Amino acid sequence: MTDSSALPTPLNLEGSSSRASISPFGAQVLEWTVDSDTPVIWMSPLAAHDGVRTPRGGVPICLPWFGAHLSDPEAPKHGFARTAMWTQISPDPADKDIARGESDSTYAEFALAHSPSQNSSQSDQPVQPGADGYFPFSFEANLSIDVADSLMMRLTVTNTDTRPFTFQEAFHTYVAVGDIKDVTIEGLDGAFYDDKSLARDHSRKQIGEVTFVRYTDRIYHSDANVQIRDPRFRRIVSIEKSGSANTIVWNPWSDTVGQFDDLESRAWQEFVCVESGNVADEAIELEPDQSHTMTVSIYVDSME
Ligand SMILES: O=P(O)(O)OC[C@H]1O[C@H](O)[C@H](O)[C@@H](O)[C@@H]1O
Repeated sequence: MTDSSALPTPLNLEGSSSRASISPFGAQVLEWTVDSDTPVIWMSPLAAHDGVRTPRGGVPICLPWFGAHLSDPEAPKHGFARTAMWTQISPDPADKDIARGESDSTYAEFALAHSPSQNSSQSDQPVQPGADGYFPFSFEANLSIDVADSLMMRLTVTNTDTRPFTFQEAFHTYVAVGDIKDVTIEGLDGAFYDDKSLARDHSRKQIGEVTFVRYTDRIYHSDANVQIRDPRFRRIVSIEKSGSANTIVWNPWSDTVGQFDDLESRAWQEFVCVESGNVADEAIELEPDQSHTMTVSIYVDSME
């Protein structure tokens, strides 16, 4: 187990009307709070900050696959990027001052380079266990974050291998809500989705807004922006995105919350995961030297 005291301190960014905190471990946004002290991004009080597990909350990055690995049940769920140490590019860790972007925004950049071992990079070799073997292709990932009155996250993945590969990705965003039973999500009307809460995957069509009455785990095939309406907190959280063909919606509800030892028994009422990504059949194929960028901006407005 990694000694948590050896973990680099999270980077704090102060925008014009919001503040964020980002950890190099997984390049994970741990906090984003606008104006008031009610966080927009939720973090579990039981989250592990031990440099081993992904802290339960914030914005973990799922990469280079989402959910279970396609062929290896031993591989870590949601890929290895969320438990890898990323390199802080900007602001320069040697500089004491936080780098300031245009206007009042504050900017940070992290990078992750993945190179498989000699053996596993040979296409005629069997895939070996371990991160190299789970994904035997070289790639570079770059995350940039801009904090102003919105939280902007941009993830670029570049194929640095000599062969094409296919990958999946998601910003696994935990949105804090007043009470999940009152929350609705707009923007997905008419979209088809795979219902992962059922024993066998079922394809369904969303009619109207998304509401919550039970355990929910859905992959929407939709590149549309979404709005999370939260009457209890009297706010609308908008997620605007590009380069993302899916929105994943997850809430464990009381039925499954007990499966997570880093969630309090009532925690399911306080968050909804609204994740932007490219997963399942919408996985991205990259030729050598080719890049793909997914951008997500999150805004908060008061409800009338
Ligand atoms: O516990 P984790 O590995 O972080 O996954 C938490 C959740 O992530 C996504 O939303 C998936 O769609 C869910 O099936 C999964 O339960």
